[in-house]
Amino acid sequence: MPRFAANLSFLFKEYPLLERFAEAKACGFTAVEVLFPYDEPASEVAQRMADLGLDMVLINVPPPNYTGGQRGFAAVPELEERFRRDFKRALRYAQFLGAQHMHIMAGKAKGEAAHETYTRNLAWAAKEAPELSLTIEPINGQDMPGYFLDDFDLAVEVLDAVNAPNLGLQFDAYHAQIITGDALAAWTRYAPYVRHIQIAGAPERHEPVQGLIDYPEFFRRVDESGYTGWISAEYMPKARTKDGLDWFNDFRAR
Ligand SMILES: O=C(O)C(=O)[C@H](O)CO
Ligand SMILES: [Mg+2]
Repeated sequence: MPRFAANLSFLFKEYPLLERFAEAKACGFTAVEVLFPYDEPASEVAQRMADLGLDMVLINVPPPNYTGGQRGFAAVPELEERFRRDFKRALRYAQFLGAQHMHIMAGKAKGEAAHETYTRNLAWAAKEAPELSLTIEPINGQDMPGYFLDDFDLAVEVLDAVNAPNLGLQFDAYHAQIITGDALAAWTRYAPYVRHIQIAGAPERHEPVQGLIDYPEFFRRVDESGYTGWISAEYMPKARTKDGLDWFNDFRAR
């Protein structure tokens, strides 16, 4: 049976971030992820989560966020100092919030130098945070033009090259569908590398009940694979978040 978490950077956006924790809990979620929690004092976020008994599944590197700015620096040549500084700050947040995973964003870059920089930075990060699970996530080039990690084979090549026990794949089924044309086949192929899953309908990125991905079958295959991690709902609700949670309530009722 899948375990679902709420991505509070996408869901419950009808409320300010700090109020989204209680809304998620009231709807039945016991775990959340926040891509960029850095605008709020970590102590405030930690307190809310403790009060509500919520687990933090994941945060992203880098802080503070990418509103109008960069999508990370891990693959950007000559910004290694910046990457390391951001990583250390994000790590302090992750430790304070008890985050299970930290997603390292690659940034906009291409070519051999970017590839080498990315591999080197990831190897450094994996050593810097041996207790934490680190992820990389292929993101489709339509949503993020120029983003370095826009392909699953590339991700796997990099993971094999770094070969660190605490670094793995973040499988976003929505991106997998857009990148490969078949999210289920991509799951079958890349599952051994996966340590975190995100979901949304494709191609519109709304609730995971419509569109091109057969989610009941996807969840069946994920269960069958023995995956026991979280599956985070990272979609743009069509209307109020609460009104689009039938997919989640159906699962809870089983
Ligand atoms: O965009 C996504 O799918 C993500 O999960 C990232 O964290 C970046 O926004
Ligand atoms: Mg994602």
